[in-house]
Amino acid sequence: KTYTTPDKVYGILFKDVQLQHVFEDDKTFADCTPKRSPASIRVDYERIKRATPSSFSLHDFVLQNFYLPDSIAVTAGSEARENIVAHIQHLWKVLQRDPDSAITGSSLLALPYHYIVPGGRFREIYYWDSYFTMLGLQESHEYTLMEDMVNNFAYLITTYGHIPNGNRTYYLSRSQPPFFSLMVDLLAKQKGNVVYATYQKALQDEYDYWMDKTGTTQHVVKMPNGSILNRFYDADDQPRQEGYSIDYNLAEKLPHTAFDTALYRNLRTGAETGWDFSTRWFADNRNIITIQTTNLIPVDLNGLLYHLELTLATSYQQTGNLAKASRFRQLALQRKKAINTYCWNAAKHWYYDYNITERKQSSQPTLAGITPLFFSIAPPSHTALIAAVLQQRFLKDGGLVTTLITSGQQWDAPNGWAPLQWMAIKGLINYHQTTLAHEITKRWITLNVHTYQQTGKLMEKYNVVDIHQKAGGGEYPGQDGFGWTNGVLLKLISLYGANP
Ligand SMILES: OC[C@H]1O[C@H](O[C@H]2O[C@H](CO)[C@@H](O)[C@H](O)[C@H]2O)[C@H](O)[C@@H](O)[C@@H]1O
Repeated sequence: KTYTTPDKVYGILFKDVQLQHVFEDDKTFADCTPKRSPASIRVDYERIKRATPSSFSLHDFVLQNFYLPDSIAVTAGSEARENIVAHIQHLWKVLQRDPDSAITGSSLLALPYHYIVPGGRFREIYYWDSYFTMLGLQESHEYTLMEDMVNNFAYLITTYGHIPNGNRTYYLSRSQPPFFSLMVDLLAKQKGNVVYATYQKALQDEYDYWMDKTGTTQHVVKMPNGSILNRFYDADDQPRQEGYSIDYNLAEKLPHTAFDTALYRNLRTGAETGWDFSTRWFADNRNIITIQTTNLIPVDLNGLLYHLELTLATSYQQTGNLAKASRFRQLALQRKKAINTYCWNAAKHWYYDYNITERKQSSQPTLAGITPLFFSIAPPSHTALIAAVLQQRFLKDGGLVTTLITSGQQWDAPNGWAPLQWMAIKGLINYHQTTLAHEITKRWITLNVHTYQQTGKLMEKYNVVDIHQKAGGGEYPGQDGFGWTNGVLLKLISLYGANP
């Protein structure tokens, strides 16, 4: 399928709107829908601007020619604040989208089935968010909706060759943490093992995208010992359209001679990791200008691909292709070995990302280091050591902190995020570390419920260090809604109750 991004559709108008800050948030114009043909808007823009240079208002021109996107905000009234579970069940309806019809000039990629969006400025489906949202849909018995979401992702793979960051044309140059195989697992709990055959082609195509079967995605890295691991890599090296002025202005800070479009690619790739942004990706652990995402082998990404390999083995076993099943089991084993070779740090008792340029582990411990427990990659002998680091360094009053550095970026201290709490809690449960799993759950649920009772909102992220402060940082104000927070909370409440 062919597609055109907003910068191509609107040309100089797009650049002018973004760099003149017609809207506070660059994502607003990227999500606008034209009131008439994009070509005629472009022509008129050039003409009117030239004819009336002194009285021309770009702001008015945009309002005359575009419908602005909605922002989804819901504040529960005082009665609803008594029952957070009932409120989340209600929110599924607010966050649900019907199948789309394509609109000329809009950046939305039309999806054929219903789906849930995160909320706030995030008015489209997001790849990795959806897995955590589905954990809650399952608890709410919304099985058809779960299946619809999986079918949308299978459709995106068939149509575009991969699952983009979200269903926007400007998200097509990258993916996001590949949770599709975990979604299939979740669906199998409802529909039985037949789903491994149903989605076999989609799983294989997703794998081929990440393993660069077309020779264009550059996600694959040959490690010094010859083993294969993966990295994130956005295909484009221009400013992100949804953060155009931010990326452009960041690059402007560099002396002309030091600028390289690799900066833009690394920013975009940062968005592909889902951790946009975090000092995890910064060479100096502080400043975004040193971002080097493509140099890193992320431990969590490789855990996800290990899971995808095992899921493909299950799928081929199911359909009687025993040779392929055995091949994928072997690939998974090789990946597990490589993760333990390159990412485990025996002195620090933690899993780290690996820097391929420096040929050594990254210096910064992050909460991604817990994911080998979630994917059952760590040998049991590491468990107590990892749990001790988690408890001593990452456990805060409101749950687990993302990194140990307070940087002003949203995927750093003092913020905690629902997907990471879940992966840590489930990882600990996998390895029978139930006391710590319970303690994290207790702190996280208490913070979510307390914030909800105070504000009527479920937030995208939380300040887990100072539980009386709002989460901040990053390039947009804190959003509420919120898909993955709701999903993880319902799942945790189903395991531990609302007052654990
Ligand atoms: O507009 C800035 C960035 O926003 C998204 O990232 C954040 O929200 C997503 C939806 O909840 C979430 O998946 C991601 O982990 C968050 O950091 C978007 O995914 C980015 O591509 C975008 O540049």
